[in-house]
Amino acid sequence: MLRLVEDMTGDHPARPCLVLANDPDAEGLAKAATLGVLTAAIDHRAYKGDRAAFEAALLGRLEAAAPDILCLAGFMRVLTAPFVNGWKGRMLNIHPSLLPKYRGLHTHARALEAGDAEHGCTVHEVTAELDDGPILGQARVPVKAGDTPDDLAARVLTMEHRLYPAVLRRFAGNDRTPLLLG
Ligand SMILES: Nc1nc2c(c(=O)[nH]1)N[C@@H](CN(C=O)c1ccc(C(=O)N[C@@H](CCC(=O)O)C(=O)O)cc1)CN2
Ligand SMILES: NCC(=O)N[C@@H]1O[C@H](COP(=O)([O-])[O-])[C@@H](O)[C@H]1O
Repeated sequence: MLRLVEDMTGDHPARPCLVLANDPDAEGLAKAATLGVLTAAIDHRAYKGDRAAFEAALLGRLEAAAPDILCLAGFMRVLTAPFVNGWKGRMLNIHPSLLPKYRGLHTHARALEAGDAEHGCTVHEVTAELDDGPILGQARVPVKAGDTPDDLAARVLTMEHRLYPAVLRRFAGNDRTPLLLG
């Protein structure tokens, strides 16, 4: 997330208007504030599994900021179809695998368990179907002998921090040509 904020300067067609977290303790909130970006947090745990109520609170805060594009980064809640459909074509996510492989969670461990020679990350449009939207960019990294899930996550994260800003810069400029790195 911070790499997106840091990249939105100069001739970038977008500017950050709000960093909104579902965890009040998210480290990115304080760092985004030091970069001058408005921040807020709505703790999903306060809604005790009522996804519609949690998302209604998200929407209320988002309406005040009126963003053109939502960028999910480490947002670990599955969003309902009504919420997603309200942002159709305007919401992105970065997922730590080469989709369509390994939708969902624990992607690095799953790639290692499968014995994959390469792994990576994907930026995609968010749809109601989990990790299934149109792909806007991918970056590949090698899997190395002896890698642990944390080793692989760190190698992927380095590419995520390159891929997501580059894809957002294109997307905000109305260019949806898929970007391939690595
Ligand atoms: N409708 C959609 N919602 C979300 C999407 C999407 O494509 N469509 N992307 C995810 C991001 N994500 C993977 O990139 C992801 C996040 C969370 C989960 C998940 O299983 N969450 C559990 C809780 C897990 C936890 O709290 O640790 C849940 O919501 O019950 C899967 C994939 C964001 N949302
Ligand atoms: N399923 C969603 C998921 O696992 N998202 C992951 O959260 C991190 C956010 O990085 P950041 O805090 O540097 O933006 C990234 O590694 C991204 O793949």
